[in-house]
Amino acid sequence: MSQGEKITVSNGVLNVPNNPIIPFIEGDGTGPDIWASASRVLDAAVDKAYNGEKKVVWKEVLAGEKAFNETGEWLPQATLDDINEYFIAIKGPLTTPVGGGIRSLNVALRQQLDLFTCLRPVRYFEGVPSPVKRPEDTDMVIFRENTEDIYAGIEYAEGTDEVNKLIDFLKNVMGVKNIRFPETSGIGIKPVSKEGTNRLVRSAINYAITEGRKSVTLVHKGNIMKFTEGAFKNWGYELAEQEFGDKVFTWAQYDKIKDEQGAEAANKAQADAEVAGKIIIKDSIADIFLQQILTRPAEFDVVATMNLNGDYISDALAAQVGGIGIAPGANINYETGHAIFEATHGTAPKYAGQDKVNPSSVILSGVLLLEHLGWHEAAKLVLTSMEKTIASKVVTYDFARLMDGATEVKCSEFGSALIENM
Ligand SMILES: NC(=O)C1=CN([C@@H]2O[C@H](COP(=O)(O)OP(=O)(O)OC[C@H]3O[C@@H](n4cnc5c(N)ncnc54)[C@H](OP(=O)(O)O)[C@@H]3O)[C@@H](O)[C@H]2O)C=CC1
Ligand SMILES: O=C(O)CCC(=O)C(=O)O
Ligand SMILES: [Mg+2]
Repeated sequence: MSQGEKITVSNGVLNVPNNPIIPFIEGDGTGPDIWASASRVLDAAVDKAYNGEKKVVWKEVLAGEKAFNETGEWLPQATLDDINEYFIAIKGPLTTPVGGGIRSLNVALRQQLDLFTCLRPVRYFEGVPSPVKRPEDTDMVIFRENTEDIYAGIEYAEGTDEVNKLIDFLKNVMGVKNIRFPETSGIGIKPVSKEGTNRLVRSAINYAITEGRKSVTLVHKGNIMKFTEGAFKNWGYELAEQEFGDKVFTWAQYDKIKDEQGAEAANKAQADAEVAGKIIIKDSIADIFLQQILTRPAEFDVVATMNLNGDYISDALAAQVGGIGIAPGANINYETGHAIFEATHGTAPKYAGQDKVNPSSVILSGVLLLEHLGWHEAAKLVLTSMEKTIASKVVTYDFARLMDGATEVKCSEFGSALIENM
């Protein structure tokens, strides 16, 4: 048992042994505290759910500061090879310096393993303190494109030969006239492709159908960035209609009916589609979207968007249901079966080594992992215990500071409370 066996994939389906080897990256900053607490909780849930018949065999792989200190490399090839080989991994947060230094290892992992979806479900747990009046109305699942966009890291620093060449090309070959202050500009490039959009939107619609969701909203700033974000919207609608046919009803179809037959006919077509259980594919421009998820969250369900928008939207939505301490996620390639589960938050460096922060985001990322393995009984045990523990007001500092009568516990103690309440 302690040796473990490999997860395999055949015809896109995971074959999970009772003792799967799953690589983990501990993470920087608060990562070690969180992982220690989270792994204990996940192990206890699996043990209890299956009476010891199933067990995850965790295999540490290195990335970030620990990797650099031990190997001289920030992201060793062996780590990528292991995750490739074992298919499923989980990680703590990794530090990325601002304005210089190494590029994001988190982004590198997503790009190098081609984990094209960043899946971030956002739901409310009863009793969690929230800044909004009806936090239970927020129940969305973000599908964030994970490999493209301005986030891909193609950018050139002010004053370098590269940026000078690029500015010269833009001005003198492409006829660009509107670079203000060209001598002192840094330049970033924003690639958004049809293939990248299609595989992300396809995954989002498949998810909506499988999970019985009502709508998929394509979020973009396509009025301003027409050929990247605007194209994302157009490709998304095209794919929905071409690949999903009568399982969906799109706002592009609504507009066509409206133009040809008037608004009443278009409204009726959408209402009929809703009654028939079709997934409504709609879109929203990113700025108004950020207002409406706060004022009318119940109108949104699955959200498909590009990399940077998805990053901002994830943290904004997390705030509505209690903050970044309870915001799980997964980076998934739905075609190859590879996935790395990780929290939405970062390393929270000011709390490093204090055994203080909320481990719930990584624990709930672990719940997503258990569900992904098909180990639903263990996943349910963790969820039920978390609901019970929060309802009893035993919480970490982030919730305690916003709750009356809470018992503030450490990161490790919260893990112990979850295990006791299973
Ligand atoms: N996927 C990844 O690995 C990610 C890595 N990062 C990296 O992390 C580093 C720090 O980023 P930063 O922007 O400060 O964002 P962080 O998410 O690390 O922290 C910001 C604040 O969020 C709160 N917070 C974060 N995690 C928790 C938790 N587990 N429990 C409770 N509260 C929490 C704390 O708020 P408060 O101060 O109010 O208590 C904290 O000060 C950067 O290098 C960044 O690049 C960032 C995001 C994702
Ligand atoms: O890679 C990083 O350091 C930040 C990434 C991030 O904020 C995210 O993916 O949500
Ligand atoms: Mg982020």
